[in-house]
Amino acid sequence: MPGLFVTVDGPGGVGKSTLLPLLGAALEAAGHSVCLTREPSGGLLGRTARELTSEFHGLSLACLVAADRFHHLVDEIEPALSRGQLVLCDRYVPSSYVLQSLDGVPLEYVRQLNAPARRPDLAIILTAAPHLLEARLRGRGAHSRFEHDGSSTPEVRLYDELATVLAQDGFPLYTLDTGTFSPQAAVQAITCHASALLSRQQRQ
Ligand SMILES: Nc1ncnc2c1ncn2[C@@H]1O[C@H](COP(=O)(O)OP(=O)(O)O)[C@@H](O)[C@H]1O
Ligand SMILES: Cc1cn([C@H]2C[C@H](O)[C@@H](COP(=O)(O)OP(=O)(O)O)O2)c(=O)[nH]c1=O
Repeated sequence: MPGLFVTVDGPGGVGKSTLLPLLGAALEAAGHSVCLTREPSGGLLGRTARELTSEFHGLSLACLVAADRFHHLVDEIEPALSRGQLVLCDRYVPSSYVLQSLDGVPLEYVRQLNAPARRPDLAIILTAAPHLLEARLRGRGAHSRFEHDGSSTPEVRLYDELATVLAQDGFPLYTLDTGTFSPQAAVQAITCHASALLSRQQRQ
């Protein structure tokens, strides 16, 4: 039996970095072997993308994060899934649909570029009201040029608008509003939603 591939995307400040370690720990405590990872990855291409997002724009960033993704799949994600692990990935293809669109890359190009990327068993999209995200980002500080312009509205709107396209492209979406859930309550809601998937993995 292959493992399970669960991805978490959403706008800056929505709580991905906060939630993932908590979700990973809860799943480990429930007996799953969890491989916690993120994109851009810790590999050479991923580190370049993360550190130099201000240098790379449009098509070059789209191709850089996609190249990192294909290497990440072969190098880390697929081997972990073959070992039967539950891979929990902070950002994946949905982030590319949104961020590369915000960066002026035509959506059709981003879809084609990412078409060969493995589809997750569950694609969690975190969302929250833009004013809440803006307040959180003011408190935490921006991590990239995508978070610097002060308005979260375009990013939140794009995740919303692209949900239908993502579902058509094979992403089984589950959307959760972190404006109304504490990180602990979000972990509970996700594990409850994914219980059928998770018990499939535990039977291995
Ligand atoms: N569910 C939540 N409710 C309230 N605040 C949260 C929640 N999740 C995260 N935060 C806070 O919001 C800020 C941004 O969260 P972070 O995890 O860094 O977001 P992301 O990784 O999605 O950019 C942090 O200060 C964090 O403490
Ligand atoms: C995964 C992904 C990341 N990125 C970029 C956006 C960010 O500038 C950068 C790092 O992602 P981000 O998760 O925002 O960084 P942090 O973990 O520090 O909060 O990578 C894309 O442009 N497209 C993608 O598909």
